[in-house]
Amino acid sequence: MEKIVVVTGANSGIGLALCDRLLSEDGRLRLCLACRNMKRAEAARTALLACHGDARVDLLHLDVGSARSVLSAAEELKARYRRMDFLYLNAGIMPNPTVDIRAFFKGLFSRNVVNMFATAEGLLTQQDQLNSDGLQEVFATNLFGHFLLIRELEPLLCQPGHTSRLVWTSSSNARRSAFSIQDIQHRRGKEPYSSSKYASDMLSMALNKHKNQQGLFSSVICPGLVMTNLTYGILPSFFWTLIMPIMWLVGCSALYLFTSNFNLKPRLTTSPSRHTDPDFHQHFHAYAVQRSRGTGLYPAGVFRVHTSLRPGLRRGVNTNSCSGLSQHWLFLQKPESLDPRAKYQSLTSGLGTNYTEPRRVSNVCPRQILL
Ligand SMILES: NC(=O)C1=CN([C@@H]2O[C@H](COP(=O)(O)OP(=O)(O)OC[C@H]3O[C@@H](n4cnc5c(N)ncnc54)[C@H](OP(=O)(O)O)[C@@H]3O)[C@@H](O)[C@H]2O)C=CC1
Ligand SMILES: CC(C)CCC[C@@H](C)[C@H]1CC[C@H]2C3=C(CC[C@]12C)[C@@]1(C)CCC(=O)C[C@@H]1CC3
Repeated sequence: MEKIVVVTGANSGIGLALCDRLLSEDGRLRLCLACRNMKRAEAARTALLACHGDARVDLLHLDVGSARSVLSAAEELKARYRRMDFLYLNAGIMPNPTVDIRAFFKGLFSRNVVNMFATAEGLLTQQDQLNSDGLQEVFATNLFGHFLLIRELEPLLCQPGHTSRLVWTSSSNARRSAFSIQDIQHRRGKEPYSSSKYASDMLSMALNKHKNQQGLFSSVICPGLVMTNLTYGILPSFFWTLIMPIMWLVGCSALYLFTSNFNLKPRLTTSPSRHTDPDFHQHFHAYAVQRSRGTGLYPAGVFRVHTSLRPGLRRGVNTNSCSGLSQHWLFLQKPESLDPRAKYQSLTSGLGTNYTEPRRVSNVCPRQILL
């Protein structure tokens, strides 16, 4: 039976890489790219079809940051499909990020250095704003929109005798201390991204508690640090190139030998693109770097860069880092074998092997959320 898979935020970065990986895995897949920008979605579809000629790739307009758009997208999905096997809740934003340079240098010489690089704790703040629904944009996009979508899609996701899966793209930046039940949308704080990712971890657990018996299973993944439009929004690409040696040093530090929660998989583009369409370039170069060579997904003139810095002593060319996506790993697992309270992390071993490992979600979850 063909699997029906929907990916939100599929037109770039991790979402697009996931789509490519899933199509390589299962040729009979019916994949739906749910994106807010149809021009970019169309370009992503064209790129995917150039690699997977006979794939079935549908497009759907979905702005997860708008309740209205979510409701109409859910109606459209219910009209198109009779069930849904996988729903990847991947779309996410980190608006106006600021790096605290002083905290960075202070952290660099502290015992917390590995944790700082792995989780960005104390380093990053964002400036949020209200969206047209009157909600904080970060929570609306990273959490509420996806939750509304799940609720609206229950007829497709909770079918008797069939299991369906939800997979949230969370983050190592998710932190309980950034979340407050008194300020659910993080209106008053400066770390809405961290807070929203923690809330999605909690929501996933709550969904497992309430929906497993109806055949719906939810998992949370953490992709590590991946060079995408989101990370290029934090620092420009040349800056990333500059700080790579620091990251490499941290990765090689002795601490890494004793802590296994450090995972940096930066991929960066160093060469300029000769492609003429800036939109195309912006949304494809981050993905193109992850492809091995000369496939149809390379826009002409975009040079692949393949610097893969791994903690654990190896610096080398990583031709298809996406094979380490934990979203893809989860696709291959039976839901009953998964831990409903775990966060599945993409990790790279000292020898350069990509693997996925479950970790307990940060701290114990607040009872209020799970009830
Ligand atoms: N890169 C990293 O190191 C990490 C990323 N993540 C998470 O991974 C996910 C993917 O991000 P990443 O690939 O890095 O970054 P990208 O910016 O490349 O991808 C984000 C995707 O989400 C889409 N999106 C944003 N807002 C909306 C919206 N309102 N409605 C629909 N789609 C939307 C974007 O579409 P558009 O092109 O229109 O903006 C884009 O396709 C995010 O949830 C992010 O938080 C987690 C940990 C680390
Ligand atoms: C010289 C300095 C300005 C260098 C600062 C380095 C930081 C920019 C990065 C160190 C750890 C990174 C990190 C992320 C962003 C960039 C760092 C803060 C994420 C928050 C990106 C998105 C995620 O979901 C998790 C990442 C954790 C690590």
